[in-house]
Parts: sequence; C-alpha cells; structure tokens
Amino acid sequence: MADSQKVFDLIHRQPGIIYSALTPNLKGFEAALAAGADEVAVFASASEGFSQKNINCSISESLKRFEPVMAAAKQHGLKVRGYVSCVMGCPYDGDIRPSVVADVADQLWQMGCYEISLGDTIGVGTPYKAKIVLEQTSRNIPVLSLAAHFHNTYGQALANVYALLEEGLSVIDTSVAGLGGCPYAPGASGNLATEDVVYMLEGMGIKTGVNMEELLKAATFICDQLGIPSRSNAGFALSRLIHPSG
Ligand SMILES: CC(C)(COP(=O)([O-])OP(=O)([O-])OC[C@H]1O[C@@H](n2cnc3c(N)ncnc32)[C@H](O)[C@@H]1OP(=O)([O-])[O-])[C@@H](O)C(=O)NCCC(=O)NCCSC(=O)C[C@@](C)(O)CC(=O)[O-]
Repeated sequence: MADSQKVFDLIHRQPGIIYSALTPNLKGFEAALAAGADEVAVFASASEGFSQKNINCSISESLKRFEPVMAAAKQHGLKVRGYVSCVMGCPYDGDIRPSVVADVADQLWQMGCYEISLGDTIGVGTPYKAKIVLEQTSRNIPVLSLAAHFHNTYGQALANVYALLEEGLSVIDTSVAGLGGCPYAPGASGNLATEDVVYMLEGMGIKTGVNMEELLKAATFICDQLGIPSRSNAGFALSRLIHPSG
C-alpha cells in the first residue's frame, strides 16, 4: 500500500479514465488524495481468514475503519467503490455462505459505496454459485450497482460473467493479459483477461467501445515489461492472427 504516490506519479493520465486507489483505512485515503486519485476503493472480505491475512483485522473492524474513509471522501467529493473478497470461497476458511457475502456487501452499500464489486479472489466459483451470490446481494443492492471481479484460477471466470450478464449485471472488472493475483490469497491467479471479455461481448453484439488492436498492444507491452506470457486466450489467438510469425 505504501507506494501510491510513486505509481500515480508515473501514470500518463488519459481523458475519460478514472484513476482509483485501494484505501483500506484513513491513512490510505490521505495518501490517495495527495497522489491525485479520482476515486478510492475500500475492500472488505466475506471471510474472516482472508480479512486477517489481507488487512490484518476482522471483517467488522475493517468496516469500522472504512467509516472515516467514507466521511473524508464525502468531504473531498470523491466517490468510493466497495469490494467484497472471497465471495465464492476463501483459501483459509473454505466455502463462504452467500448470505455472509450479501451482508458485507449491504454494509458497504449502506455506508455509501456507489458500487460493490464481488471478488472471487481465488477464482474457485462456478456459474451456479455466482448466480446465487448475485441473487442474494441484489436483494438490497440494485444489480446495476454490482460488479463482477472474478479471478480465473480454474478457468471459470468468463462463464461466471456470462451467467451474471444473463441476470442483468453490467459492470465487469478485468485486467489486460489477465494480470493480477493476490499475495494474500495463496493460489489466486490473475483476473479475467480484458481481451477475453471484449471478444465475447463484441461477439454477442454488445458494443464495448474498446479498441482490440490497441488492447493487444497494451497486453504485449506489459507482458514484455514483466517478462510473463499473456493469460488471455483471445489475446493469444488474435495476436497470432495479426502476427502469424509469432
Ligand atoms: C491495511 C494494512 C496497512 C494494515 O496493516 P497494519 O499493520 O494492521 O496497519 P498499522 O496501522 O499497524 O500500520 C502498519 C504500517 O503500515 C502503514 N500503513 C497503514 N495503513 C497504510 C496504508 N493504507 N498505506 C500505506 N501504509 C499504511 C503504517 O503507517 C505503519 O507504517 P510504519 O509506522 O510501520 O512505518 C496492511 O494490512 C495492508 O497494507 N494490507 C493490504 C495488502 C494488500 O495490498 N492486499 C491486496 C489488495 S487487493 C485485494 O484485497 C482484493 C481485491 C480488492 O482486489 C478484490 C479481490 O480480488 O478480492
């Protein structure tokens, strides 16, 4: 968490992009504000085990820590997004009851988060479970204020997203080339790749406004910089099509 300023200083900001920072407490909010974040995000867990490992406190303590962040954000006119981690399973506590996910999501919503992102942090979820989690969380939160944040450890993330699109969800968290993971969630792989979601949505006739060629360039750039292969199937296939020599 300590290098928000460094990261923000290096970003070449583009118009129309919202630059957000994860802020688990007031200290983080102040750092994000100083760094020029456009909005911030608080992140709780649906499991006690991950909450302790990830932010060194219980779920209820984390929610208490978010209260001053919400107040400060309101004072400075910044929106706050809320994340719930481990919504379909926890590396420490195992299976997680959807009712617990809904309760944590509801508390974040009640405190003023404008959107709640449901994190399958270790990517263990499947479409049926995803639908149950959405059904329970959308009892008190409008489905259009819910987002899917699915890691792709078991290759289920795209199917899970499709299942929730059918239920009216429309905000999907992705990462270029499927980057990501979480050092506090053993086994968690990257997020669902942006290229795979864009390819699927465009193929369904849903206009994403994303330029796939530019997205592929960004994926190639970041993978070269990190020295890792892309985790995107569509990205890999399309790149081969554009550059057959590989
Ligand atoms: C939250 C803490 C800091 C609590 O850590 P702590 O040890 O309980 O906090 P503390 O208050 O005792 O402070 C310890 C040190 O951290 C500093 N500190 C205190 N707060 C901050 C802050 N905000 N930013 C920068 N520094 C901070 C504080 O100043 C102090 O520095 P020292 O005095 O020792 O030099 C720690 O547990 C932490 O950094 N956790 C975050 C770990 C992390 O990055 N996790 C991944 C985030 S992504 C995620 O969670 C999943 C998500 C959201 O993507 C969705 C999903 O997939 O599920």
